[in-house]
Amino acid sequence: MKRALIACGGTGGHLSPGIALAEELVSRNWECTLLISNKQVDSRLVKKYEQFAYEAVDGRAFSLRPDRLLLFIVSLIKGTIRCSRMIHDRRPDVVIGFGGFLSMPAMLAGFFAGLPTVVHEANRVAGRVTRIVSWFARRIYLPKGVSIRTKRRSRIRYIGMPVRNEIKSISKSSAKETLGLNPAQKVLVIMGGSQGAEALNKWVKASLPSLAQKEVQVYCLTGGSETDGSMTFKSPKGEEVRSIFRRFSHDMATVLCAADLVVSRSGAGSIAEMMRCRAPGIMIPYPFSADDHQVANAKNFEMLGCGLQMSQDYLGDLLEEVREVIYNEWLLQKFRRNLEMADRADVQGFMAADLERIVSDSGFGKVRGNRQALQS
Ligand SMILES: CC(=O)N[C@H]1[C@@H](OP(=O)(O)OP(=O)(O)OC[C@H]2O[C@@H](n3ccc(=O)[nH]c3=O)[C@H](O)[C@@H]2O)O[C@H](CO)[C@@H](O)[C@@H]1O
Repeated sequence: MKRALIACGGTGGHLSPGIALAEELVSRNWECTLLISNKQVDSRLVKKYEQFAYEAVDGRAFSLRPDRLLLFIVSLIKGTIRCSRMIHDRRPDVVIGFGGFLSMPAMLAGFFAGLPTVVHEANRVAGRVTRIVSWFARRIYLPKGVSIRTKRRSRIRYIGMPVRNEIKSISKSSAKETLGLNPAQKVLVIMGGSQGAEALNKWVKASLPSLAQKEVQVYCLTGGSETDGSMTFKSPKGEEVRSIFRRFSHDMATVLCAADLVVSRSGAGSIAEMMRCRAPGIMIPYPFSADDHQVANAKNFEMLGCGLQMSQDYLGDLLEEVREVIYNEWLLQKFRRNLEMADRADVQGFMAADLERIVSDSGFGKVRGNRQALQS
């Protein structure tokens, strides 16, 4: 039996593809340990996936502020020591990093132990971890069209984002009913990635009466610690129009399939799942994402014809945009067709087959293998 250590915690955008890959590897008789953080977002998401082994590690994001840089270095050293012990105890055949602050110590520990290490980049701009570990990683998975400065181009494979098995397209009307919404009315889903988006939550709360006027129901994933709740408005025709607020959903397929339109942050995980569920969207990039990667993600989504993008600076125009798009059946149909074409099926199947090859190729002597990999 082969074993994998998958470093994927810190945000839903890293954890979800890690879970998707673990699902595939386990179906191929691998044993997987997922390295996660102690953050609430990780514990929420893994609740449903008790079949995997988890190890929680503390970590800190990189920062150039001297006090934070020092804390980062200390936590990197501690994390690498912890991961080295884990590797000694669990004896994985490969270490996989999905970016974020937990990948670095795991990949370093894997490298020092002479194991093959691979890194997956989800975003349209390669993150810091991907750029750094690319000098020793045996494989670098990048989205098509994304480049990285490395002399070892032969190690790059262009693939999309692994999506969890449970994220599947289901009928819109039954999805609406499951959420407690009226299947005869439009549904606007608002979400801000795994931790919510305050700006989008505020926008939708202020827009509820205007949306209800047009008989648009709202399902908002608020993230954070707000309480769940719902509200009912009356439309000019006297119809009841519901708005539901939830902190977190454990059934994203139903939420996305119920949506006639989504207003969302442009995290790579949300985008991949919207493609899988054929949910068109207006993407509002998080304005402070590293290297503006959410802007690049949103631009690509729009370029593929899957929806639109809008800067958070123009939230004042969003209501008008939503009202126009959500009743434009021709446009929505076009978006849905493009979402279907953009959906990269079975990314985890490709990755798992590639990992099996990497592991069997490196079986001749792990430390020697890493030395050769560095020299090539
Ligand atoms: C603020 C920030 O920098 N966010 C980054 C983070 O995404 P972040 O975690 O914010 O968001 P993503 O959109 O990538 O993924 C969200 C994931 O959480 C799940 N989910 C979300 C809400 C919910 O109620 N239930 C639930 O299960 C979704 O199904 C999805 O799998 O990592 C992504 C992948 O590197 C990046 O593209 C994002 O830019």
